[in-house]
Amino acid sequence: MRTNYKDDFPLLKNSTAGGKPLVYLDNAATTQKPAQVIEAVKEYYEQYNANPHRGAYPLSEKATEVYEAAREKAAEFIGADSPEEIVFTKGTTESLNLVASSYGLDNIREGDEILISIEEHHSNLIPWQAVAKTRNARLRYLYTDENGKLPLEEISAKINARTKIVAVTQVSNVLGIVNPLGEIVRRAREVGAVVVLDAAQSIPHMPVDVRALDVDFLAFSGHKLYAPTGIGVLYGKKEHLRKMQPLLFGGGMVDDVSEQDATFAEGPSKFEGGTQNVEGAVGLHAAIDYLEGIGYERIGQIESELTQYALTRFHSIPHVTVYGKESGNNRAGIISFNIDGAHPHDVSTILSADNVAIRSGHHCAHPLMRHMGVNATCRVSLCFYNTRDDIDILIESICKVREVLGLELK
Ligand SMILES: Cc1ncc(COP(=O)(O)O)c(CN[C@@H](CS)C(=O)O)c1O
Repeated sequence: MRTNYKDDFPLLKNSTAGGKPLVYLDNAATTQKPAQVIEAVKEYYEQYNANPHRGAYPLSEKATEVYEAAREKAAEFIGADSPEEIVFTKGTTESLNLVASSYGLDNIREGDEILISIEEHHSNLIPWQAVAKTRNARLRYLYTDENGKLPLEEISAKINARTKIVAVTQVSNVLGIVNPLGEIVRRAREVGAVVVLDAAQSIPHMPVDVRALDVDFLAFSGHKLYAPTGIGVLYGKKEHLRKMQPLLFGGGMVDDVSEQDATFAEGPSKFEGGTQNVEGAVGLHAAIDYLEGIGYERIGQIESELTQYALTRFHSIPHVTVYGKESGNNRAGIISFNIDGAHPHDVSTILSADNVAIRSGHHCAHPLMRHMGVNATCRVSLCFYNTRDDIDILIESICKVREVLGLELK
């Protein structure tokens, strides 16, 4: 059985610095792209680039065909009832802003409650702050416990008759822990609340089935899923999308336009004003094909084993704090840590001298940092193309940090 996928990724094959191979461990920020995706985009521009839905000539019809084929593929990938439930956006941020600005503003009234978690990325937090302020509604939080988990009692306590929207991440981009979505949805359904799921950090690592999850909306980004930047998906149940107002007005999203009014197209194109990112959609289609070729079972096996190996290695290093106590099989390969006496930015700079790429900072999760009692963390985020050698090089480099900073080692 294949254990090393780096050869599928040109950048990983060719990138060295000072004779050292790249150890890329910032996959939660963005993933590298397999040759299959790069070739698909290249072929699009070489053979059938045109503006989709606008030309009555073969090239435009082909561009339309591949754009809509990508929509069908995305629908199938997440188990949507139909491609009509798939809106292409720039990414998770745009998807979540669309839900908040359209569905949120239309359905939240004074005194209603919007419930999010303290783990939310700013793109699933600030839009809800804006809706709550505009509608004089209450924004409430589910707080993680000392282990970085959302306690079930916190979920049942915070979801009540006034809760109209529950918007949560399936996996935190800081802690990597998989949230108890089943319990959240069950409780939300009891009070008739709508569930918005941020799947940016879950869908690269685990199968997502919107019908099985029974969420009303789901958002993810192509670039975290081995596809190009600039393409993302908002899944929405048809009954919601049908009633929602578009955010961007322009070409391709209208039915009729008079001097003083406009009526809008049916289906997802209502939300896709302007010329769309066809190359991104083509790249997303190719990325999904690539992932399905490997299969989530194999991806999960590799990543769970590697995460557990990394956690074991981390726990052997003195002066290192790892945040989140879940083991490898209930967390995506995201590990946030700090080294006593070392600022995360210094740590990532020192690691980069060994050509090890990790992220340091607040990870667009200021409230979570405060809740954790830290200003910032270092973050390792691995995926199936990483290897044990990558982890060994990472740990060896981390073990040098305190010495480089002149801190005592014992
Ligand atoms: C849980 C979660 N939700 C939304 C987003 C936004 O995705 P965009 O593709 O940037 O729109 C992200 C992106 N997190 C990156 C960039 S801050 C990280 O390094 O963690 C995320 O992790």
